[in-house]
Amino acid sequence: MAKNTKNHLLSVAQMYEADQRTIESGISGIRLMEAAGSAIAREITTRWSPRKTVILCGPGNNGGDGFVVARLLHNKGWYVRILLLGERDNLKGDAKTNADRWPFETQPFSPDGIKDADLIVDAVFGAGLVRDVDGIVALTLKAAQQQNVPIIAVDMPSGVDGDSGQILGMAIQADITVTFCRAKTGHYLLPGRTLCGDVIVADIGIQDPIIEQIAPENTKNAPAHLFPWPKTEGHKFDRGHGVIVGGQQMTGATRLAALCARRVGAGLITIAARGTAYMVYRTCEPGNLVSNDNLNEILADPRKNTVLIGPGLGIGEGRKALVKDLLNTDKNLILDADALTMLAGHNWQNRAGETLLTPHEGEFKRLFPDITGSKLERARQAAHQSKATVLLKGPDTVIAAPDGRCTINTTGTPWLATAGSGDSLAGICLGLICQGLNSYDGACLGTWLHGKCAETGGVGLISEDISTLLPEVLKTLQK
Ligand SMILES: NC(=O)C1=CN([C@@H]2O[C@H](COP(=O)(O)OP(=O)(O)OC[C@H]3O[C@@H](n4cnc5c(N)ncnc54)[C@H](OP(=O)(O)O)[C@@H]3O)[C@@H](O)[C@H]2O)[C@@H](O)CC1
Ligand SMILES: [K+]
Repeated sequence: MAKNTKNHLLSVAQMYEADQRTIESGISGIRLMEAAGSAIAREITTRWSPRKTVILCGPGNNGGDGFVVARLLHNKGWYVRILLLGERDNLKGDAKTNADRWPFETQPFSPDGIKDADLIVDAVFGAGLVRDVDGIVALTLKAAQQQNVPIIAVDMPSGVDGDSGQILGMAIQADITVTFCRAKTGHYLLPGRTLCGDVIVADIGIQDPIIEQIAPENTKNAPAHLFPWPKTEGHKFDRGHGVIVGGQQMTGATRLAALCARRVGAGLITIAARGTAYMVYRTCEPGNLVSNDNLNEILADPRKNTVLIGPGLGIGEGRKALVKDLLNTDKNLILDADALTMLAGHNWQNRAGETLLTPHEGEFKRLFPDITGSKLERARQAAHQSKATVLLKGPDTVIAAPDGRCTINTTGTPWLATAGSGDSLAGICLGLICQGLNSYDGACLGTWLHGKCAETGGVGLISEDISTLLPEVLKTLQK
């Protein structure tokens, strides 16, 4: 049966491979370019009425797409001018063919060339961006930006690296970006995600089996089908028993995590509490189980399959030893916040249970100081090194599995940058993993749900809202 590959994200190299395999299968490059240009022209004409349009064409096939757009808009009666980077005579292949089909003059890149534009098409660089944007290109792109008119980027906003989403030199801010076949990782990693505006993925005739053969390791997540719906014949012990090592001072973190774990369906949540915090937990949410037994005794029950440690935990030698002891158990583990900080320099080994690490950037740097690269690559390397699933938090959260798979999460709002938000996310993951999801699926679904709660809550969201919003979000997943 054909796999659904729609949520796969391609690297730039994989996109070239898909193009190449398609051309070898008998669909010519010129046909692909015509389909690409047609898709862009269609997106423009469905949004805007005819207006003075300037198309910035680069020296490669991205520019070739620009020539197709120019011809198609001109045929519909639009006033179109082309600014071309480099000499027209130097164009090659499909770009040259389409330049030859444009019967009018082109003008060189210059800021003045933008002046009367009411709409701008950025067809300067796409997949072939290889070095910093500077000189006359940077000046012309800046002028385009200052013109304050809609900007439509072809494939990528020029200056954005298609793999990492990073800016090379400078980049243009687009209103919409039309890309082809599948989105690339750079469309969803910051700052690329912001610079793209709305991302539209157009079908240009590359068949799904080609994407299946390439087997991309990256996805944007749409994991709703993974949700572990309670079974009619089930009872609470079928729905997992999670344990949270309760913080002694910052008890709120544990309580938020417990609420979220229960909201996503965990059958039971036990808070392991010590000292005066024990009474705090006892007198709060009545649905939590609270125990001040020794943690080993609590975990002796094999039904308690998943442990979250870190939220509100604090730092200290005793606590560090506790975290290390837990790593030696066969329980599924979610390590967050202070638990991660105390594992700096840890010698990671394979474990019997699932392991999920949920660092933000600061914790990540402490844990993996030698790992560099794009956010995606850093998360992937960390997962490989730690043999754990790594959920690298941020507005473009990346989840990486030790086997090389990665997901870029696309849900959420800036309101999630608030105290307790990470504790809630850890709790959601705990609730899902204790119900039997593996750590990668639990982390992908958990992050997605967490973001959806923020989108549903809208402005003014605080972390206490997240657990209350979960039922509304879960309802949207029901068939
Ligand atoms: N393949 C297909 O079938 C299809 C491909 N399609 C389209 O093709 C696009 C990829 O085309 P591409 O490979 O020609 O790369 P592209 O983005 O045009 O740039 C290469 C040129 O830019 C130059 N250059 C780079 N960086 C620079 C800088 N900073 N400053 C200055 N110059 C710089 C670079 O120069 P060079 O390094 O060679 O000196 C080279 O001349 C893809 O994004 C999509 O839009 C669609 O039509 C669908 C079918
Ligand atoms: K572009």
